[in-house]
Amino acid sequence: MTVKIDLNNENSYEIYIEKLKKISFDRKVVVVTNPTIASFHLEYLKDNLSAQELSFCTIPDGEEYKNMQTLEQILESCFLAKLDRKSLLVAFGGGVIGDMTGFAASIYQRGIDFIQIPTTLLSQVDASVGGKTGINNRFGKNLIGSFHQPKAVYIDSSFLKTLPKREFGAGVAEIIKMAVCFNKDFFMWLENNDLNYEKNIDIAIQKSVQTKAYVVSVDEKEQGLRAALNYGHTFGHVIENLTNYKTYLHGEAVGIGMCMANALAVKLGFMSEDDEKRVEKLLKKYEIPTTYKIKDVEDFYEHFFLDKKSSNSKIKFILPVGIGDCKITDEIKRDDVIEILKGF
Ligand SMILES: NC(=O)c1ccc[n+]([C@@H]2O[C@H](COP(=O)([O-])OP(=O)(O)OC[C@H]3O[C@@H](n4cnc5c(N)ncnc54)[C@H](O)[C@@H]3O)[C@@H](O)[C@H]2O)c1
Ligand SMILES: O=C(O)C(=O)C[C@@H](O)[C@H](O)[C@H](O)COP(=O)(O)O
Ligand SMILES: [Zn+2]
Repeated sequence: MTVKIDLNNENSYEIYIEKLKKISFDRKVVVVTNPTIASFHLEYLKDNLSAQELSFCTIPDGEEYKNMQTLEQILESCFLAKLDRKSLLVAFGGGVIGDMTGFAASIYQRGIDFIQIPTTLLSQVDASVGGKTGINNRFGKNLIGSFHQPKAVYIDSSFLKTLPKREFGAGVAEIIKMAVCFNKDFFMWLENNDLNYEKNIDIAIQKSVQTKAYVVSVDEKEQGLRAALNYGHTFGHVIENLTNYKTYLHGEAVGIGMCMANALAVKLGFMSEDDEKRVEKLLKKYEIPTTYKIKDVEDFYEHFFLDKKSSNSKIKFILPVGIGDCKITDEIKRDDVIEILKGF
């Protein structure tokens, strides 16, 4: 299947959801990857990718390396490979590789092309699509970055064969996010069908990518609707930051964050307790964590102000309205948020 991101300009591109076919580039290419992915899949990639000159940049594995130092390593590789403005970067890995490679591509010689070949479930259903790129710093998550769309995305679910179960669950969390925010039928399908590497995964990838493609096509730079893709993230990013990006995978923190948002939505009457339980049950089925003991609720609240969606001392929350719809609001009272945080 091919899904188009239609941006009404020259940045539009195709997402190919199929077995990787041979791709060839008449330009210099640097592939960015890490040792884990390379050990499993680099030979397969080499069999399918050819270029005028092909080099590799291997960065350390882990969210804690999604930082300025690793970005410099990628840029250094670009210079050593003598990339010019017509050259191409290839992000070969999960969301960490994708976000950093995309950011490097957006600033190297003021911007060069890149493509995404995502290898985790999370990056196949979410991170590789839509052009958000960036790195973390001590103030928070993805606070330095750019919008830079890839030229194409190649999604081959056979990469998922080697993905650890916990990473698979983290990807399912972002799938559930799309369904809760935008598509009740998809949510019910998820309730009635098991997802694993061998079963139903291509359908889930297709549905998620179609959903995200629609959202990005109408709101590329997050001026409105796209903020809904941040459901669970307002809370999740704080959890990731407070735990130094080491305790929870991004998708796991988002899972907990969705439960926090749901609790707030129930308190404010946007969501029924029944629907809240349905979401929790689905998360638990994939062993995605749903609770996090907050040590200092006031401190947790203060971290919301570092969120990119906050402005003029107002925090933007994405709250589900039942299942299949959601509300983006900056009118939530501090006391209501504090109360639900204390309940966790
Ligand atoms: N740009 C966006 O729109 C967007 C969306 C969602 C998430 N993100 C970002 O994505 C990141 C999370 O991405 P992720 O969950 O892919 O994590 P990740 O990139 O850290 O990959 C998870 C782990 O799986 C390993 N791995 C990758 N492919 C594998 C495979 N096929 N087999 C075995 N192991 C494999 C990696 O080496 C890593 O250890 C976060 O930094 C998050 O902020 C970005
Ligand atoms: O593509 C988007 O838009 C998203 O919000 C997708 C999220 O899953 C992703 O984690 C994103 O990086 C979070 O947005 P951010 O702007 O807070 O970095
Ligand atoms: Zn996310």
